[in-house]
Amino acid sequence: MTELVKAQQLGITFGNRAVLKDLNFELERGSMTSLIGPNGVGKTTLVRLLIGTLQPTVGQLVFTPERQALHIGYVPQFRNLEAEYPLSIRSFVGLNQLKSHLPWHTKSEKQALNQILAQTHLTDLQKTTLGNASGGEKQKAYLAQALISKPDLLILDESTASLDIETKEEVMSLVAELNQEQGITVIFVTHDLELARKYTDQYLLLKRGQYEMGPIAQLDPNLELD
Ligand SMILES: Nc1ncnc2c1ncn2[C@@H]1O[C@H](COP(=O)(O)OP(=O)(O)OP(=O)(O)O)[C@@H](O)[C@H]1O
Repeated sequence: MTELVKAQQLGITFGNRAVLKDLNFELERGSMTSLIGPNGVGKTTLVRLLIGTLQPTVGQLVFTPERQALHIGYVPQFRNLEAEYPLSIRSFVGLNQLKSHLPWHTKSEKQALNQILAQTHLTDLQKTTLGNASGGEKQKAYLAQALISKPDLLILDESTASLDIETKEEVMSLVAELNQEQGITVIFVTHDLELARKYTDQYLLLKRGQYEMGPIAQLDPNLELD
């Protein structure tokens, strides 16, 4: 396997507070990593560094190929959108597909959209408005939207938090399927160690001023995050 990203002496300081310090790790293409750690330790900060919306104070992230050539998909935490949200699941999933100069989808865009709706098991629900969809359906729609850009790296940022157990499992099974079938590299930011153990193959545990990485089977069974 080849590496997708390597952190070298990565650190970031806000004011005089070092949030991440001397972080060194590699993520292989096709790996599924749980990013875990107590509240406020810097998980979101690391995600923002990976996406490129924050710059490190020291060290660097080296992407292969370079970040500009990579597609990064992002699935946010579940938010219960208001019932009035007017877009259908299909339109929502296809939102970022539209070229700015063309207000309609091209034939190949439609085909890609159909394929992703099928992959995420949303074909039969595509006409439902997002506001009327269940929590799991909404999260699958966010996942499908992130998949439209054919991401090399998919970041699930607490995406299963506040879903019921059955729905968490459904979303994670789908992600595992995409990882297996398409080799998408996955980072799963979570406080749910049970899901992390079940669906990911390694962990990156941030502790204050330190970190630990390893195969998920070696994660301390007595670990408590908060
Ligand atoms: N832009 C910023 N400016 C100043 N401080 C920041 C900024 N972004 C994050 N922080 C601080 O950095 C620390 C880490 O925040 P971060 O959101 O990355 O933690 P987290 O591990 O994702 O927490 P949680 O599990 O609660 O989401 C926090 O103390 C936060 O207040």
